[in-house]
Amino acid sequence: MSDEPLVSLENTEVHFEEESGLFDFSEPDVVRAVDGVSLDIGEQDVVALVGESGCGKTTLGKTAIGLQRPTGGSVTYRGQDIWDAKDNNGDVDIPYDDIRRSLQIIHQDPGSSLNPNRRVLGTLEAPLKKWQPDMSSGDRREEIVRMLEAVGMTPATDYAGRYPHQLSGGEQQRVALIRALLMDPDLILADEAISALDVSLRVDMMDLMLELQQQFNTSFVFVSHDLSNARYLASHAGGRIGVMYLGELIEIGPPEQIINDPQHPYTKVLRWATPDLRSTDKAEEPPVRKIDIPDPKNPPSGCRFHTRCPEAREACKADSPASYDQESGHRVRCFRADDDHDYWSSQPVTDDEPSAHASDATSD
Ligand SMILES: Nc1ncnc2c1ncn2[C@@H]1O[C@H](COP(=O)(O)OP(=O)(O)OP(=O)(O)O)[C@@H](O)[C@H]1O
Repeated sequence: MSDEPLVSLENTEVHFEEESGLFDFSEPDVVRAVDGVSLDIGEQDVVALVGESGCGKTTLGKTAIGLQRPTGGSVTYRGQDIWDAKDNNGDVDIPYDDIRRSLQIIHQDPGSSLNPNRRVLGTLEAPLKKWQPDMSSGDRREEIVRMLEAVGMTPATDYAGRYPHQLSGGEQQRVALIRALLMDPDLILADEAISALDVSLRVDMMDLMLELQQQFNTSFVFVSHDLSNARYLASHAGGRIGVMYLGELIEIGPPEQIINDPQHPYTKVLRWATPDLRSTDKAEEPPVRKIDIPDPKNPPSGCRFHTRCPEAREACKADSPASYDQESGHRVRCFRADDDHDYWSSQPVTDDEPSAHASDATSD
């Protein structure tokens, strides 16, 4: 078996230019949704991405599955640059259609991703007709019934005849999951796939996804607001938790290390903010100097967390930390991981002066 990752992001960035008004001739604002992210996703791998709203989790996930074109860096599938395949650029070893089929998504709100006028059978037949055109209609139906049974939707023939409005939210999400699995994908992006469900159904849905991940040997990227859900998914699958802050992947590693021994001060904030995980951290106030999240159009210079970080020193304002390797695939972007860094001899940041921002630092 090759050691080549299934999907590899190398220094990937996605910057969105915000539309300016018709008579607005000023430079458009740029949202740095993803900035300088490197990440390898392996076979049967599970990565749960967490972070505050707007930090770039969905954009990073969509970039990893080739739904979002990066504005910098690269994204490869089994060594093939996805966007070169799409543009037919150079020698293409894996056609774009094959890549698209292999990288699937399940959306947050299955209700809006299922056609309300199509019965479950029709919805599930479509991907099989497209990707396995030689399959007979009898075999197709058999496969669909088998999948409905696998996700606990029995009697399957009854469910196959229903419209989306005749299904609960959890059942709709299961249909969306089957639709993705019928493509025989290598990787599924589950974008907040459980947050629309009742709290009581979330663990069941997570268990089902974990079971199917094993059964179908599929890799998953889960996007979640909730660190305890991320922990559940990543620890049951032997995967990793990736923590994002203002477009950057600031820490990634095995769930128990991220939860019990977080190295990045921002990961400690997320843990503090997660009631289920608060037992290890009884502080009443969050471990930040400021609550406000900076504007992603004008992120702070240096380490993006320095404006809120209780550990920030002058060195953090100037340079963006590299990604430091810890044990067991644990990586962190914080100077505190480097015993020899100038950070240790620089002065703690005080809040008396306005903080520098990246755009200030880059403009003359
Ligand atoms: N198509 C787009 N055009 C312009 N800006 C965008 C676009 N998509 C996302 N953004 C911006 O990029 C940033 C990251 O968005 P993204 O949806 O990836 O974050 P997120 O962490 O998934 O957020 P949430 O948890 O709220 O879904 C946000 O500031 C968002 O407004």
